[in-house]
Amino acid sequence: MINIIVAGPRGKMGYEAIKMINKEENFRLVACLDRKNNGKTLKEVDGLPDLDVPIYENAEECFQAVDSADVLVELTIPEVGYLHTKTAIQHNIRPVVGTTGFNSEQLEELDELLTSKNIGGIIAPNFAIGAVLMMKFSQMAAKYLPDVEIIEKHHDNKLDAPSGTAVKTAEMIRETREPKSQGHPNETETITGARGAELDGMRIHSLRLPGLVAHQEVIFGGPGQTLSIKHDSLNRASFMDGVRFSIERVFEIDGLVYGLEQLL
Ligand SMILES: NC(=O)C1=CN([C@@H]2O[C@H](COP(=O)(O)OP(=O)(O)OC[C@H]3O[C@@H](n4cnc5c(N)ncnc54)[C@H](O)[C@@H]3O)[C@@H](O)[C@H]2O)C=CC1
Ligand SMILES: O=C(O)C1=N[C@H](C(=O)O)C[C@H](O)C1
Repeated sequence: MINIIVAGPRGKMGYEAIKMINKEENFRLVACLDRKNNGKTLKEVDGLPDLDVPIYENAEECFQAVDSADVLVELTIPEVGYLHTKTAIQHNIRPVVGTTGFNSEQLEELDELLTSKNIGGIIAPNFAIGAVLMMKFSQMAAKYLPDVEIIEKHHDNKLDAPSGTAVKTAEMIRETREPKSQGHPNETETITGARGAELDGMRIHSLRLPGLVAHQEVIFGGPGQTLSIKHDSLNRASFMDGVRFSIERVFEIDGLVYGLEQLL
């Protein structure tokens, strides 16, 4: 039995994760970390599943009180998610993190902390298998077609831009692509930002619109041709196989795994 704490139970992902955990025979939800509702149980909060699971607002207090916890599933916002993750590791609780927007210093610090505690942790910029394949295929294509731009499209409640998936895609592409700057050497922006964000010469464009869920297209260009590699998450259920897989696999690794492509 794996005892799990979910951070962000009232969020779109947190809610979906609780439903998934509740259906699995070998998973047990033992607590939730929320921004409010301290001292209540899930069933006492409108809109949450009818479960007798305690809610805490303070991570330290939660991890001390619920000493049976094995895994933290972190699905909140960047700053809070980082603190939750760090505190969990300090309590020997393995983190499975979907929250995006951590910077490279934070990732390094979490890796060191995990290693010092001899436990594993997973940070997955995208839990959807199709998205992981889209990133992997893009990494392969970039070896042959180094001119590439990334367009990511998300719902308009998203806090971080570019998306964690777009950043990870560019980082993976960087490993196979010959460094080059793209576009005309004398190009100028008549409106700042017109050419998008830049990572190692690649451009990333972020769209935010109501109605969208999570979508990304990686477009490569070569003489007389383009190649598009595209993934769409149509709902949050698309991420749950990856969350389930990560909860099980996190016991088999040491230190930080950043990206599910390393485990598949
Ligand atoms: N890795 C992946 O595959 C995916 C990652 N995400 C990421 O997961 C995170 C959550 O996404 P959504 O559920 O769509 O967002 P959401 O906005 O629906 O939920 C975020 C939740 O965090 C909660 N929260 C804020 N501060 C908190 C605190 N101090 N303590 C506890 N909870 C707190 C909010 O109350 C809210 O319920 C985002 O960072 C998003 O980028 C989202 C979808 C897939
Ligand atoms: O906020 C979201 O919704 C998503 N966030 C992740 C990201 O930043 O890449 C994963 C997915 O795209 C959905």
